[in-house]
Amino acid sequence: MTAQILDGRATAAAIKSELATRVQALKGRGVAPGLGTLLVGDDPGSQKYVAGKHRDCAEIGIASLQRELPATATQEQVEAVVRELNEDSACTGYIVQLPLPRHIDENRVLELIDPAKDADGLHPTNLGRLVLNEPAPLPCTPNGCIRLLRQFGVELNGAHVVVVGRGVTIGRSLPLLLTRKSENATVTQCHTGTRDLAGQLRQADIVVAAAGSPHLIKPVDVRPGAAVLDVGVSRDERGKIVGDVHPGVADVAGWLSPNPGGVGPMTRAMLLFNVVAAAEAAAGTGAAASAAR
Ligand SMILES: Nc1nc2c(c(=O)[nH]1)N[C@@H](CN(C=O)c1ccc(C(=O)N[C@@H](CCC(=O)O)C(=O)O)cc1)CN2
Repeated sequence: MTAQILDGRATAAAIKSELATRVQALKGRGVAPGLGTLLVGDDPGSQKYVAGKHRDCAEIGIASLQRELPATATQEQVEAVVRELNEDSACTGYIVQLPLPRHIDENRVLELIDPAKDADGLHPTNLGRLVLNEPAPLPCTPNGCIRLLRQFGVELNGAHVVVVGRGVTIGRSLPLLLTRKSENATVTQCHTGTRDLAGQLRQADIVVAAAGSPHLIKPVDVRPGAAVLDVGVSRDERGKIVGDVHPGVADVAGWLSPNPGGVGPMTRAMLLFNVVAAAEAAAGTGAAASAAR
């Protein structure tokens, strides 16, 4: 069997084209959406992701505000930029690129973001709204995973999804999205404390690998015909991406997201989606709030 490729680049391009139309409509009403980013430090991966986010904005007509601080920045300096973005009316939504340097208290920074400008859906208020089934911006990578599966007709209703990983940007919130009535999946969350990971994986209709552990998921772990999303990113000595999924899984799985080219571009598209939806909601376009769910 050769898995069908879940093409995140093509899917993201279609979403961006639809968002470009919505941005033009907003501008016609005098509303100019603007995405802010705060990057602390010089991690090459993070630099690349942030640059990609600004390229996307330019492509669909969203203004960009780029803020950068050195890796030696203090907690106070980081918080000062967050407060500045909260106040800046040209910035309608923003993100703090993660991870932050180890000496920075990441949670304190996330909690300082104005929930109305939280383009990542990672502020505790917005994560709480997600738990309560209230409208909220959805975390970008989990939402991107679901949009990608839906685009290729992978059935979520009643599916058993095994999520590997418990990080803040994916693992912790993806089960919340998957178990909503609209998705209706059953989720098992695995992590480094899971006793029999292979046994869990073999039960899955859908595997989401977000552990950041190179080639953790082997062909023998995957039930033939299952869908596999490779979300984890590690880098080899030359800086090339190595995913969580062994290449041999393509011969067993029914669907497979490539890495790069799968969930990464979807993460960026979902960020743009959140920025446009927030601008629409602020402009009083009711459809945006429900579309964000
Ligand atoms: N504040 C946030 N920080 C981080 C998030 C997040 O959602 N919010 N997620 C990840 C990184 N990330 C987004 O910021 C991200 C990851 C990957 C891509 C992407 O387009 N990847 C390309 C490959 C790019 C390359 O060659 O390196 C792909 O997969 O094709 C975009 C964004 C952690 N931090």
